[in-house]
Amino acid sequence: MKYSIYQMDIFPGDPEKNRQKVQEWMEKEIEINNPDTVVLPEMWTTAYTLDELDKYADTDGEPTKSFLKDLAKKLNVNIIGGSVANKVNGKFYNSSFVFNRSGDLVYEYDKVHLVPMLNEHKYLSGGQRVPEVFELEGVKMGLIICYDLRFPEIIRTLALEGAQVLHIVAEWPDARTNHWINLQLARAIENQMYVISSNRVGDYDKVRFCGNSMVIDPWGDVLTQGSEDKEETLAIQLDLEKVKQVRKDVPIFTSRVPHLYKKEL
Ligand SMILES: O=C(O)CCC(=O)C(=O)O
Repeated sequence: MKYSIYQMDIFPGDPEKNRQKVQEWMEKEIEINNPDTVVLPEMWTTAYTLDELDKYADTDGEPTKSFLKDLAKKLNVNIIGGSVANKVNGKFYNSSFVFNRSGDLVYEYDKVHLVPMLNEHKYLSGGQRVPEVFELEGVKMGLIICYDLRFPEIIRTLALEGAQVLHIVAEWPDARTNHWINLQLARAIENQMYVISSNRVGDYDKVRFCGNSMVIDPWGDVLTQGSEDKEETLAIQLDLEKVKQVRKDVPIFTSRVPHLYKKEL
């Protein structure tokens, strides 16, 4: 499966301009690298304009859902749609949508873990369902949003349910770049899965975001990595046989002794 990952800068509070930018990037990317799947970052329509979400957020996933669905069909590409601010029944969520190349919505997820350091609790509601496995092109995969990366239990659950690829969509600040990089490596190694991330670059409201979007293989080798401050595209082809091989060489999933593990940690 061929991927193109967009490490983008985001116009704050200008969803129309960001949609135009994403559409132009995708059209160009199809011509240049012809990916099967593209990946966008977190909150890519608005950036972290949390105190103005009433003006800029989607309502019930629109217009983002229609926008991504049309692009997926028109360009014949699977879209891991980053995430967007989304108003549902009067509450704001940080929501992610995945479309396959036929334009079907195959997965949606609301970020479960809200970030105290960004005051997210003041503005957003946390999703009430942990991430679940979905499929694209017959491959089982998962998706988490930014701070979720710090909660290994939800990612382990995805791996136990058969996920071979984990996508992380993010706006991770550069104050904690070492956590961003090392936690991704840890998740890839401990779950023996591909980790694919799209993190924004640029800054907003005195916070600088750290880029370093990554593709890490199930052995923990970094296949490609973005810079810390430039917009760019990571284009890569995955070899899914590698997941099987690593799980055979170091068979952690058969070495587990779950009956000894506490259920509630
Ligand atoms: O966990 C962190 O350090 C950053 C998390 C974050 O920025 C986010 O979830 O948007």
